[in-house]
Amino acid sequence: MPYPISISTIDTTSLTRNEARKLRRLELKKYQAYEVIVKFERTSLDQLFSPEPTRYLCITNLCFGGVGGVTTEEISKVFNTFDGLTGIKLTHGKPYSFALFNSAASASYAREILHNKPCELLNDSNELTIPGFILLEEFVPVELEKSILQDLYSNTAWIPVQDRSVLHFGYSFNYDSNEVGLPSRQFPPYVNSLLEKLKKLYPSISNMEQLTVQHYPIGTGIPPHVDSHSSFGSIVLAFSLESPVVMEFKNLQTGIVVNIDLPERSLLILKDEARYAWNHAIRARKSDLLEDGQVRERGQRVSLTLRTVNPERICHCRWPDLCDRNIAHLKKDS
Ligand SMILES: O=C(O)CCC(=O)C(=O)O
Ligand SMILES: [Fe+2]
Repeated sequence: MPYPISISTIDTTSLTRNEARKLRRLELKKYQAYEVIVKFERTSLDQLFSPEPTRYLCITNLCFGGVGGVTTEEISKVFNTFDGLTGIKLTHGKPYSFALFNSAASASYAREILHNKPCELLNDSNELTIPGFILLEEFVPVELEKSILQDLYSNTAWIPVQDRSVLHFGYSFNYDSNEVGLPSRQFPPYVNSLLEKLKKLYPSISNMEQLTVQHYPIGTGIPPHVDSHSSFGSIVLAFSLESPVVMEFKNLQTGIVVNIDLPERSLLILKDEARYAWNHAIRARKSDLLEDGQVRERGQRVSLTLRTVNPERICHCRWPDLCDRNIAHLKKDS
């Protein structure tokens, strides 16, 4: 497949090592973006891109809607600074978008300024962090993961919830009333050993009281929600097993969306703002778009979510405007 530039043929002799490294990285990203577009559109690059300037610019490597991706507002902020912009067209489920101009000349001007260069206005977006979000990778050893999955798959108490299945340990949970029930089955011993390992890293972490195990067949997810404030305590833990998945977080006050890849065998800790002021979701789809523009097929996934239970079923969080103690309908929906 002919690519406009071959990485190995770039002349870097007049550049410093750092400059050459940056240039090679840029070319690699461009190469990957071309590959992704060709894969999606199932035709060659010369069929896709006009050799003459047109009114349309294709925007790639922004990973819109993907991990580390930018938002519509951020794309608009960059292109609104150019005369002649008539719109931004986002594609659904494809890792590229388009900027539309009123003339080929204004599109060419924007291309000249932006093409092949890092964009100052977007630089921060990749470093966006969520206060209270902690991801511990490789937390569950490979062999332990295998035996946990074996144990869970042989359990006969799975119950269907929407298009996934769940198992409860410790306190039960009623999905209709969104309320915690009575203590039922004890935690499996491997969960206690994982929690002991966590306690060594975070000694102040409370003893978890409720465990929900969920099995997600390929293509399924969990709708956006905040784990019930009134029912559960200030820390939520989630282990990911068998497959990675991209989880979407949305700030309930600003609307900012951040996609984060949860690797297989990782432990996610949500506290403070990440726990209370952002919702989280796993979109029901068969693949995830990653930060490097690659599309990763999903596999079936098992998660273990652990929480403490609020003794008086009343939340005392620092987000009264977002809390179900003040907003009655959240009691049911969250
Ligand atoms: O599957 C996961 O990792 C998270 C599940 C979740 O958000 C929940 O049970 O509240
Ligand atoms: Fe949740």
